[in-house]
Amino acid sequence: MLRPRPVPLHAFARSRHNPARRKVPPIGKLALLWAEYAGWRLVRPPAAPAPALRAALPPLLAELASLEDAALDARLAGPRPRAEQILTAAGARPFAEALEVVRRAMGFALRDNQIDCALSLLSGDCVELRTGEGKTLAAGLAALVAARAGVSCHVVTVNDYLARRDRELIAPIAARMRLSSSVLLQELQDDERRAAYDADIVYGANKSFVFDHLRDRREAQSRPGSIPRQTGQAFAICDEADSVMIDDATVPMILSEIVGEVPENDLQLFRTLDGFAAGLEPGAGRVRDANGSWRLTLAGLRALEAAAEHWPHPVARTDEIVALAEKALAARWQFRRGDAYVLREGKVEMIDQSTGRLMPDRRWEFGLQQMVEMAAGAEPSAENRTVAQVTQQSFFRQYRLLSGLTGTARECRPEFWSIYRLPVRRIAPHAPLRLIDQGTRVFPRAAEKWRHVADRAEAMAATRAVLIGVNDVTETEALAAVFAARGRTIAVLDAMSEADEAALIAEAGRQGSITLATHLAGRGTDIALDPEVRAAGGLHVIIASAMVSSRLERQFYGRAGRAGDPGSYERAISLEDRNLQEGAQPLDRRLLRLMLWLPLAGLRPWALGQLQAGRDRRARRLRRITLLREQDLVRQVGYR
Ligand SMILES: Nc1ncnc2c1ncn2[C@@H]1O[C@H](COP(=O)(O)OP(=O)(O)OP(=O)(O)O)[C@@H](O)[C@H]1O
Repeated sequence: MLRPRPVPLHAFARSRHNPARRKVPPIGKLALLWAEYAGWRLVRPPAAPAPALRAALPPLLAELASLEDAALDARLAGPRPRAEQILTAAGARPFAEALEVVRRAMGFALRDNQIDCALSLLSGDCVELRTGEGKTLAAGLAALVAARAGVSCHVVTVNDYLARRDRELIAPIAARMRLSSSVLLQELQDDERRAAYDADIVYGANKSFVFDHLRDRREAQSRPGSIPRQTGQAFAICDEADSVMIDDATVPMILSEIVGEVPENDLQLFRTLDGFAAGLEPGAGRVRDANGSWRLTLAGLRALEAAAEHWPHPVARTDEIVALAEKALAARWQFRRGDAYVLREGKVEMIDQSTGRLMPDRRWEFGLQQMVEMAAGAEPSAENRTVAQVTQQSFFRQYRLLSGLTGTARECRPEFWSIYRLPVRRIAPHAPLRLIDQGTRVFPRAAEKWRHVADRAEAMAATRAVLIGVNDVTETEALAAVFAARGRTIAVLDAMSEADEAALIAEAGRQGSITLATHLAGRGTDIALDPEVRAAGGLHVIIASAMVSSRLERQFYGRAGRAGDPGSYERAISLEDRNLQEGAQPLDRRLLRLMLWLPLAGLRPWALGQLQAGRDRRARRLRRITLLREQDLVRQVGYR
């Protein structure tokens, strides 16, 4: 049974102004490659969206500003605009009313570039607006305007902390406009989730939306007639769009169910394979492929063949054994504790690779999960099987109208266009950037680098606040140990510190504070600075480990120099950094060694950029393959 949709989608979809009529792109290898090429070259039509609406705004805003609160409320209680009017001159009045409500709630008016941003979102664009320019309110404004016209809106972000924070900001404004808002948090029960989806504006992390969609699909198959959680997919605004729609799109989202205990035979086999994988030498028995996954070499395959002859238990087909052996390699050598998972109360808990947060109810596929547990020294858990799966790409392509916003979109232009038909529109910041790049230092050994980072952080924290960015929990632990040895307490923001995240961020702008964060935990955070920190030069960011892409770096140092504040950043990397060691091509490694000796310090960021660009290209290929594979599956078995 379908739940009634609170959205007059037919009206929206028929509108002449509705960009949702833009065709969803076809999926096929050539089509994707061609569209990626077109995406690189794509220059968004220079005209700003909805010129008639913009022109009508100033007198309307002046008139509304002079109204008493009660008179404004009376206007808000009046008839609602129709969906097809949103971007026309007739939409100017409701747009101006939303702006006025925001102004009265926040105590400041939204800037022109935020208005541009909201209009672009309503036009179905992907907006690039520099970090700290106030995208949260711009997205909120677009959602309010759409919801007032009866188009329910999903505001998607990367984690529960940001979803809750953004919803708290918008909730009173929405309430005054007689609109309901909700937030989907991981801990909500099914009934609460259904209620949340009934709201006009729903905030949530991308995983929440995708997994609810999978659960609905699963239930529609297993219990026909069950009531779905999601009411429909009308309009989505993806905040941190590159993280949600690109970085997270490398692997499909999989919903699995527990089937029962793992048979003893299988367990024995997993144990044997784990032992086998543990004994393989890198380079000899196993090598990394272009995607960074471990594969058996010819010598490794021979060793597997020879070993299998002596195994006491029945062995499955050769190709299955090879696939399982490579899973064992991944479990032993690829998924590391602190990076891919943590061990809590004897249980393996996965770390979400895109948000850096723990996912206690998520598991790897059968075999891999148990071998990771064995490699981590935990008890192997029960057997699970995949019941539904979807890629992020297919999920978001289902929205009638999709838009995105982020501080870092330009590198992803080809994919935003080829997969989602989202043109990237760059909107200029309102104030010049006052962020100073203090250069890049390269160290041969990690230990030297950590010492340098701790020295710099302590020196800078004397007058300012310092934020240090690393990649994963292993690195936060390594650096925290250096500070602990010096008797210095620092705040740590990573997968393990979710509970007190808001409190840690509130302290991070104080003079003398040093905050250490994984780049994922730091994403989207807005650190309020004490006046004396601002006067002394603002927040100082140290990127203390090579990050996989220049986008992640920009996001991270974007915590400083926000909205015209002063700030500075520097990089300290070591040749032992995991991101430089793993997944780097031989040529890249040579370039790295060269980097250390280069007399021109200015060339170091360039060399690092080359390395990151190579990784980006490989990741893009992987995402294309993921999507094409899913299409093949749909074609072959009609299942999605
Ligand atoms: N028009 C405005 N006038 C003054 N301050 C504003 C305005 N709009 C937003 N702000 C403030 O600017 C700060 C940064 O806003 P916000 O976190 O939304 O930035 P952002 O662009 O989303 O950053 P990021 O890309 O890092 O997520 C907030 O403290 C917010 O209250």
